[in-house]
Amino acid sequence: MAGTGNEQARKTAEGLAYQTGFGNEHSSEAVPGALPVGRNSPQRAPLGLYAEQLSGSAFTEPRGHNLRSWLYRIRPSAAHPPFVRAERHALRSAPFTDCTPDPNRLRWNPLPEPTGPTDFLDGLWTLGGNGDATQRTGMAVHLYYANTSMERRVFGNADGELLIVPERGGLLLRTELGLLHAAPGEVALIPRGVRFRVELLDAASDGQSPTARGYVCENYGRPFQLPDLGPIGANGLANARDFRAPVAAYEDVEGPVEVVNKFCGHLWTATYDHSPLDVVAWHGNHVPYVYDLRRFNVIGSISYDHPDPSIFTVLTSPSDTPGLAGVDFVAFAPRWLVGEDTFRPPYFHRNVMTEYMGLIEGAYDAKAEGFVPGGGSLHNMMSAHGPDRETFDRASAAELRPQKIDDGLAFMFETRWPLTLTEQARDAGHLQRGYDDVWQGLQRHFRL
Ligand SMILES: O=C(O)Cc1cc(O)ccc1O
Ligand SMILES: [Fe+2]
Repeated sequence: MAGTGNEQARKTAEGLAYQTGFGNEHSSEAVPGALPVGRNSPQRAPLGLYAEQLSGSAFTEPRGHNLRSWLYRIRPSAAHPPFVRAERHALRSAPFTDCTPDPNRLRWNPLPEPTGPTDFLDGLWTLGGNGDATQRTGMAVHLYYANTSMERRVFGNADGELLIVPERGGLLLRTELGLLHAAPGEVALIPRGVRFRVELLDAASDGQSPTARGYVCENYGRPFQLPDLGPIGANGLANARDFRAPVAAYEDVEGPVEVVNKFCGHLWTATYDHSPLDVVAWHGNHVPYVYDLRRFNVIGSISYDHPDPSIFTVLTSPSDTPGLAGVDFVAFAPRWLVGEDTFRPPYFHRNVMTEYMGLIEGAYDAKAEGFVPGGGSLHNMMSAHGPDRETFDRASAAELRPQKIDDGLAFMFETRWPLTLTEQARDAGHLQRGYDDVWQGLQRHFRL
């Protein structure tokens, strides 16, 4: 294999080079002179490369939403044999029609460990979702549990972008546009159509067992963007400069490579005679990125009351209705609580939006127990939830000194449509029975 820096990248994933900024027009070349100057599609691209545009938006969308990258590659993507249908294991896509939408509060323990060798793609297990992949609306919640790297295998998703939230084990993402490293506490986004391979960092490099698990939000709708800040001002929440895009890195690999393509909910496979991760230079704004949630600038109440969790929005996929997201990605990062005469944990509520929550580490301030790292909870549209009994009793009596919440990292995929489960999620052995009980025994305190 020839290439640029890939062997070194394997050894020092944390030391990868990146370009910074959200939504930028980035450019990168792995070989000097590979990127054409002054035009996208010269009569002959430099170094005998093929020029190819990858569009993430319609050509005519407003400039502020227009997404595309120009790739300069050893072979054009068009040079491939036919795709044939492939086994999709536990991966499912919208529309989700197997189960009746369920108004009950539901909670799961972590996925069981895979029994045999399982890579990221085979380890994807769909919990449920909404919308329709063929209509480019809605989202799906997947979890993954992998114990091997993808070998001579590449994945691309035509159905939407993938927001990967590692909970255990670092991932090395080898994408068409270069390499990203995503560890627990960071999130990675693979844009629609961008091909990539997931490698697990070996035990020697991160000191843990070479397993990886976490969550994926598949967004069929408008690509994630940073939320507007309104009166917050020009800075805050996830700052654009903290997003990291890769630099060009290519594989010059001849020989069979399996390319798996998710298209309208099904997996299709073709065996290429070369690696499609052969982009030597690129420029554009349809790019993968990583973001470290610990960089999130948490804004909150410094007077009274618990603010709505929209204040914790990292990324939002807008709909056609202003302020109404197809899906928001929300992080509950370490922060101070100082509210006076305030019930400080999340309040009791019923929400028209649907909330899927996961836990990356530690604990979450609304749940004393049962909500564990790698697990998840679903509070569907209008279902009543909030602090469990233990949390309510404790927080109602707590002395209201300034308090640092720094013992956990939770997140939420919040979506405008109810979420319908897959059969495997409804029938899972790791679905907790009796989740409702956490709200049992909330005493009546009413007195005249
Ligand atoms: O249900 C949850 O724990 C998520 C949540 C957190 C919060 O601070 C306020 C409302 C809300 O839905
Ligand atoms: Fe909630």
